[in-house]
Amino acid sequence: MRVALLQLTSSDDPSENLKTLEPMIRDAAEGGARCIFTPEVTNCVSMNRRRQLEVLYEETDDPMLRRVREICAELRLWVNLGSLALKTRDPDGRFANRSFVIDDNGQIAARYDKIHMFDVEVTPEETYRESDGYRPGGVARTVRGPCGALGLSICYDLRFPHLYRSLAKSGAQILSVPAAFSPITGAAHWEVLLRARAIETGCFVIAAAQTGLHSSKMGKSRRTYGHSLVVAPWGEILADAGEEVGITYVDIDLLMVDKARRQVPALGHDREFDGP
Ligand SMILES: O=C(O)CNC(=O)[C@H](CS)NC(=O)CCC(=O)C(=O)O
Repeated sequence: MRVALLQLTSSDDPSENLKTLEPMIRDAAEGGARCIFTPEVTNCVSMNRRRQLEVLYEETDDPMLRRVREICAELRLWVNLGSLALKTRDPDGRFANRSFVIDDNGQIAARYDKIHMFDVEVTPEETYRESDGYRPGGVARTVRGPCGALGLSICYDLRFPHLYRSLAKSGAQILSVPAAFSPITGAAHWEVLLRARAIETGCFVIAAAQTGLHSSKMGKSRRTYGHSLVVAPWGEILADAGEEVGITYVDIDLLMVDKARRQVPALGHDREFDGP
């Protein structure tokens, strides 16, 4: 089963981002991908709430979601939109950071709202308060797709291993980790955390990432780490997209999941314990 990861440099202009996305999805389908993965906030990279209020939509009206659903039905393929930033009816006006799995009929097979919020001071100059702008979710989600059972997560979730263990125990064979990682934490932690999640769970890890310098019409521009990665269940890196925008193809063989789990069946060896 061939999958494709799209590595993007989304701006804070959703209509421009859709213009970039559509031909890339068509190219990836042309290249044989049956399932396509896009990064976190594919529709809009912005840390400016005023800008987001201007350009974002609720789920029911979002043009990127609507268009990608049409393309999925037309080309008979699945897309995991890593996430969309969306308006919600939340009383405090916060957005949702929501991942979608769209099936080959254009139907929404699953949605997942990012659970863990990136409220982190990476350096004094680079601080994030994601929970100011986004309402965290509280429900984990695994969904059956064409390339096996897919466990959903987003970016900073990567640092909470119990989420992935629970996805794997609920049947996930592939873990999706769409991201917009910061360059500093990315260089230090991205690869080792993704490989650890794969090894611990015996799952493939598919991590489509934002990359480079994101231009913005309002507010300050932002840099992300790139290096979209696919990791096999035994821990080998099958693909690394580097820092360029583009499409990365990987052929997934689910027998590798069974093989890794037979060799080291740790996923079935959890024990209850007291303390500490
Ligand atoms: O705000 C948006 O537009 C979309 N959300 C993000 O980009 C989020 C919150 S700022 N980024 C991360 O979670 C990076 C995590 C990270 O870099 C780490 O865990 O080290």
